[in-house]
Amino acid sequence: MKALITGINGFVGSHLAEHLLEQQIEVAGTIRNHSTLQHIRHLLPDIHLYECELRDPQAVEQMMIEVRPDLIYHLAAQSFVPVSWDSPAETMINNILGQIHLLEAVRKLGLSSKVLIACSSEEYGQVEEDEVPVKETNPLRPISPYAVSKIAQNYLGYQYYKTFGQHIIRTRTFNHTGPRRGEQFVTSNFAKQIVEIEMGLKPPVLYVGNLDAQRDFTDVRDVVRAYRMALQYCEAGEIYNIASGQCHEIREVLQTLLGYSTATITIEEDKSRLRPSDVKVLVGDYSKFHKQTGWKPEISFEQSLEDLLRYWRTELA
Ligand SMILES: C[C@H]1O[C@H](OP(=O)(O)OP(=O)(O)OC[C@H]2O[C@@H](n3cnc4c(=O)[nH]c(N)nc43)[C@H](O)[C@@H]2O)[C@@H](O)[C@@H](O)C1=O
Repeated sequence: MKALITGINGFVGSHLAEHLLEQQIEVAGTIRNHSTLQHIRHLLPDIHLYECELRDPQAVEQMMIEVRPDLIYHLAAQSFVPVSWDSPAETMINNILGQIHLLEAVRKLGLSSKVLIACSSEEYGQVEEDEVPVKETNPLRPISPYAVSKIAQNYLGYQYYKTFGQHIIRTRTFNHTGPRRGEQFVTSNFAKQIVEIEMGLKPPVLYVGNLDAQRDFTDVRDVVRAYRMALQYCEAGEIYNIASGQCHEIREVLQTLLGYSTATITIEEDKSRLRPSDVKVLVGDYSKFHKQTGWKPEISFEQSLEDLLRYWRTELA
């Protein structure tokens, strides 16, 4: 069994590669030109790496001719919501075109690969109070260009399933965190700032954005287990929420992380971290996925944040 992970060097990609290798699945992955290999350096002897720009249809087709994967985990994307306001067109082109080229290559080569499309809870956008925890059937009311790009990825997946019968499964993953989380995302950003303060690398002021937002966090190691199970057990053409079902204010993320540190820290709002519009509350109902696969999260919110702090303490040592 051979798997292809697009964006294998990313946060989720690196954890998924580790998990699939543990399951004795052969792993290939794409990276972009000049990508950092930091998260996958330890895996290099065991994986096949392809430098492939997903925006380039010929490059994608050539890579697919070489790999001919049984399983495709399409993770590569511009995934930071604020960047999607600074560069909406880039976000659309990157997230939508890459997927079109991938699915077109599957079609042209006549492959029967099972494909997982990593969609996002951001698609739900403006969720009403009486709609939580949200089910897959909830209306989509996107309030960021990133959310719109993920809705396009989602419906392209649906369309290729319907039109060409491709074995496509879409997962709507809620926020996830854990070791190696990119430093721009809230959990990792706060954790890194705390460690920098502990180490005397910056003054004892921790900058924050909107602490009122509420999110549902799953540990990345639970998420990659869910992705593996999705292609093993889920039905083509369907969409599934992957979530913990628990809601935390961002203020609570901050307090939990601070609770693991003895440093004295002042909190300050940094206006540049506030967004033109921010989803107020996202908490997911993952019962459809649980019913299909038996999956449930195993790593607690607290454990995940503690592991993330430990990661930064090691990285910055
Ligand atoms: C499911 C979804 O999950 C992620 O998107 P996100 O929810 O935007 O993640 P985040 O960690 O950037 O923000 C979470 C919340 O935290 C608030 N917040 C406060 N203070 C800071 C702060 O200082 N930095 C950041 N980044 N956020 C802050 C911020 O305003 C927002 O309300 C991506 O994986 C995305 O790819 C995805 O699909």
